[in-house]
Amino acid sequence: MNDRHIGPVEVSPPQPGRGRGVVAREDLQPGSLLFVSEPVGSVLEGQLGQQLQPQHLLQHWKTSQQGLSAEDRVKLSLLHRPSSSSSSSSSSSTPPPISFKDFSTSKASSKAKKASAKGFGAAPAKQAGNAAAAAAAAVELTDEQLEAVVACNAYGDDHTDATLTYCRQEQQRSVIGLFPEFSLLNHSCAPNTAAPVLLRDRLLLRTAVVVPAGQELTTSYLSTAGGMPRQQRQQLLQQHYGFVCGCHRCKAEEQAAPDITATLQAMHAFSSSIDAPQLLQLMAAAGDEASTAKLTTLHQQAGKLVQQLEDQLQQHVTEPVVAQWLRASGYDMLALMLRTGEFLAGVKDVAAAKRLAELVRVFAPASEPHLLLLSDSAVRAAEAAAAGGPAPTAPEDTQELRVAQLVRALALRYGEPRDMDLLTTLAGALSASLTPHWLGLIDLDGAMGLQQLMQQLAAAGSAAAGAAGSDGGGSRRKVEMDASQLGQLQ
Ligand SMILES: C[S@@+](CC[C@H](N)C(=O)[O-])C[C@H]1O[C@@H](n2cnc3c(N)ncnc32)[C@H](O)[C@@H]1O
Repeated sequence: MNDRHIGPVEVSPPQPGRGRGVVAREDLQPGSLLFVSEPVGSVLEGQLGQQLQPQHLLQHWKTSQQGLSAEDRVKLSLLHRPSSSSSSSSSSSTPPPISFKDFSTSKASSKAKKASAKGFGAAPAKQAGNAAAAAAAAVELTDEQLEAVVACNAYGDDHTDATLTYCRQEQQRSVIGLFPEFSLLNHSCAPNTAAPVLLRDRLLLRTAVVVPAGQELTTSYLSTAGGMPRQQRQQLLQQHYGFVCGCHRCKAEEQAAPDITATLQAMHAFSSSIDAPQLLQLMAAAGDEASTAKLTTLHQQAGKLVQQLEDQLQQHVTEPVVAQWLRASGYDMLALMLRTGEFLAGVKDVAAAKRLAELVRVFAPASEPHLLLLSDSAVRAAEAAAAGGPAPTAPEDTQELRVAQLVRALALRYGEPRDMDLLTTLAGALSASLTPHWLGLIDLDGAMGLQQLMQQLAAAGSAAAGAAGSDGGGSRRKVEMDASQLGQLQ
């Protein structure tokens, strides 16, 4: 597989209070590959579901055989920002300007050598005798600085991509690593890049929407917490990354009518009072009256708050995109309402998964939950049609469009496929590799629906792929390198 690759992006000059960021060098269509990033040192893998922390990665680097090379240390030093280091530093919080070229191994290596030639810095005792380490000492971070860099920049996931691991016939694992290009992206609660994908130990990032030249590319640091209200998101970002988010979703939420804020807070308090395992336990015990009564109460109360939010949105919010951002901040409650409703009624709500998918798309576009929910929605619709259910009334609820949306999200995540066979393989792997997800609310068990979905995907052919490319505007874009990488999955 190709090593490091830098696409049509560059590092922006540092701004006070925000530091550096990544910007588009040209107009970008959805699904454009921004870069393939190589990890500093190596990535650490753990058991599926394990919550690997930055300190585990540091420990791994210290104890693993290859450790950190001189070049790795140069790269890490470039990510160091004065404000995140020791309190003794009185320098401004604005980090120095850098470019992606600085992270190429040859550039880092020559920087390490130059530093060595100038005789800067003695090698730390623990690395004495190693010329490269001596060279790196010129840019050596203190332990405290190194910890700050890793805490702020490491990227981890408690499960590797289900579809890719399934296609590769590997076991899903947890993983943590530090990918320098990715770590230069600033945060937004409504990011314009797709959730990153780890393929072996490379991280791939793509755009999720049209991004004009010069616009900053953003990712979400919040994972599932992106579906929480602004107050909770701000607390987490402040606590873990030390900044106050001023993204467009946060601004819109800050300016929202007080009753909307109050409803979102009430929704958050209510949905946090029951977690996914507790909900599943209640459902498992549904035969008993107390559990059914509890589920009914949960459903009714959730329904009331969801309706209250809808009424308030209708009253105060005119822009559909703003309404969607605000709904996304009550994601957990909507999921709770839909799931309990389906369970109590004993029927699947065909539109429910799609509504959830549209909200996940706000804060984690082309993430696995997003794909799973889109897939779930298409499977449910196929099942309903097979059972002779009513035809969809709204044009956006046709199965053709559901499939097109799934194809689009697959293309954002895995790259535009060259042929439908590959797409069908990916979609099949997605469905076949389903395990209960962190949302705890996704359940794809309709084998018949799944089969139909596969057939539809294959039949949709270029029509569906065309719809995938045009959703979000603009023409389709070929990324040959992506296609060849994906080809290796087969
Ligand atoms: C992973 S780094 C991103 C790159 C960083 N800006 C730099 O110059 O190295 C995370 C840090 O960037 C800054 N940052 C990220 N997103 C931000 C945002 N939306 N607003 C302000 N600062 C942000 C914060 O200081 C945060 O701790």
